[in-house]
Amino acid sequence: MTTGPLTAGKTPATVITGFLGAGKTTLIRSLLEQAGGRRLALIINEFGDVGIDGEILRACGDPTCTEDDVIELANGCLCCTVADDFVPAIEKLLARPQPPEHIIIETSGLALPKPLVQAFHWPAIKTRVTVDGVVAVVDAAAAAEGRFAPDPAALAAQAAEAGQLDHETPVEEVFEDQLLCADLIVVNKTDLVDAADLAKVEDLIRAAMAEGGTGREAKILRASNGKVDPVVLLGVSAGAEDDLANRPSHHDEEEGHDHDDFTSFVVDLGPQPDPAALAKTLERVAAAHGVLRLKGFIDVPGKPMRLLVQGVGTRIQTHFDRFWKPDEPRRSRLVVIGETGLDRDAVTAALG
Ligand SMILES: Nc1nc2c(ncn2[C@@H]2O[C@H](COP(=O)(O)OP(=O)(O)OP(=O)(O)O)[C@@H](O)[C@H]2O)c(=O)[nH]1
Repeated sequence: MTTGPLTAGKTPATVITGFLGAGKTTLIRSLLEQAGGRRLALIINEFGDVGIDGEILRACGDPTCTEDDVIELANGCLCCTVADDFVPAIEKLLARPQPPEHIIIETSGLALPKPLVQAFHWPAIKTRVTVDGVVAVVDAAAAAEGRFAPDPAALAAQAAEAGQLDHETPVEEVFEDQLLCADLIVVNKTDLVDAADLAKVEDLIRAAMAEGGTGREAKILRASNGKVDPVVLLGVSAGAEDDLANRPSHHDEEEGHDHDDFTSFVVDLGPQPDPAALAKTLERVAAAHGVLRLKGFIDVPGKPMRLLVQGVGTRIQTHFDRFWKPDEPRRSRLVVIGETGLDRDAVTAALG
């Protein structure tokens, strides 16, 4: 993998962004499987105070990925906790006897990547790490369903008129901020869409980037289950921290930002004897309440393994991911994420 003159000698870091459930963790897992002995370290940030992604990655059983290689920064937004959490985490990785050759940072699905890229100007890390590239993962199925923009044709028409889009939803804003900061866009879940929908999604991405005023062509890769060539993904050499002017954000005028648009909570469910019935209930509750994301582990009595539950919108997937450890409580807990106003009591009652 090459390094440009500005980035020579620095440890490359890749920021993986993308809306809730797009497939960031899945893509990272695929990268780990293809690491080929390259020492990768992961920093994982999640919205909500129970870390699930770190757990999923640790359960992958890949010998190149040890406990120490995964640092979880749960409960908060990486870009807002730079001094307290993020910079020390990077310093800790660099101080290891065998420092990583490449650092992968998974942002939460609701994070705005630009403030995180800005953080690479902090004196403690500026001379030692560079942002090799920002990768935005897009859920092709969700995008084709219109979750992130009303309609590509309408968006393109507004882009032609040049000017800010009015009346955007918080979801649309986050989605666009992530695209506008990206060097590479991975259109994931191509297995769930047909050719026409895939073309529609790529048009939507190009229109959003043009409207946002990046002045850059979107480099788009297609993937299913996050399978992309690691040489392409980790060899961008963008030096993104020195290219912030080309990465416009809806929040450029703000001093920091808040996350009042979204909310998250944890529901304790108790043992669940029937995974199929549970999946049906989750689908119904997600549809009824507009839940954006559900994830967690479930205790199925009589089963030695824990059930991983993943919900993205109303699409629910479950599988047994690993054996319960002898010293861990068999608990059934789900993290629920939605827009502010999501009725916590009603969702909890419906699931309880
Ligand atoms: N059909 C299909 N499912 C996928 C694909 N990639 C990921 N998934 C599923 O989508 C769900 C969410 O994937 P994750 O990798 O956890 O998504 P994420 O972006 O890390 O999620 P957050 O961290 O919560 O934002 C899981 O159930 C995955 O198995 C894909 O290409 N096709």
